[in-house]
Amino acid sequence: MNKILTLVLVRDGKRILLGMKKRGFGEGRWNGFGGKVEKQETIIDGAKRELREECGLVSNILEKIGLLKFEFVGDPQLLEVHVFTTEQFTGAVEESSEMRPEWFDTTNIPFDKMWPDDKLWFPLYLKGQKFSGYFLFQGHDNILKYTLDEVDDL
Ligand SMILES: CNc1cc(N2CCOCC2)nc(N)n1
Repeated sequence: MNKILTLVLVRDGKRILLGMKKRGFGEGRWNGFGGKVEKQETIIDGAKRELREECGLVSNILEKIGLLKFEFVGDPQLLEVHVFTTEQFTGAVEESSEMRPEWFDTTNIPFDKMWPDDKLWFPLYLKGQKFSGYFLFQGHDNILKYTLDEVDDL
């Protein structure tokens, strides 16, 4: 059974809000906001909760834009990451125990300090294209193979 996770990308015109993960899975990398989905909540509610917990922003309008599946050699647990984006949010950006948020220009995304898959699917996201991908990782730094498709609906 896949582990269901969320990832929320917050946009403000040309800027994107990313968080530096301070501990745990993906520590030391910039990423969108997200994480586990609890048993009693929907995926989108889990995404909204993680967004608020990790950076203080509240959004009621999340658009589903991608589905990413990750397999790690030697680990039977597949990750299924549901990717959302929002341009409508309230609240003030604040650092959390998990994340140190920072605004980046979309022309200057720090891919060298992000998960290696991001440089592959971000261009689709930035041109407003929905996507679905599968990535086979060896460790946390090396993608052995992947498939990535533009899709019309998710
Ligand atoms: C393995 N490559 C990943 C994983 C990932 N996340 C997993 C943990 O939950 C939040 C999203 N996010 C990105 N950009 N790439």
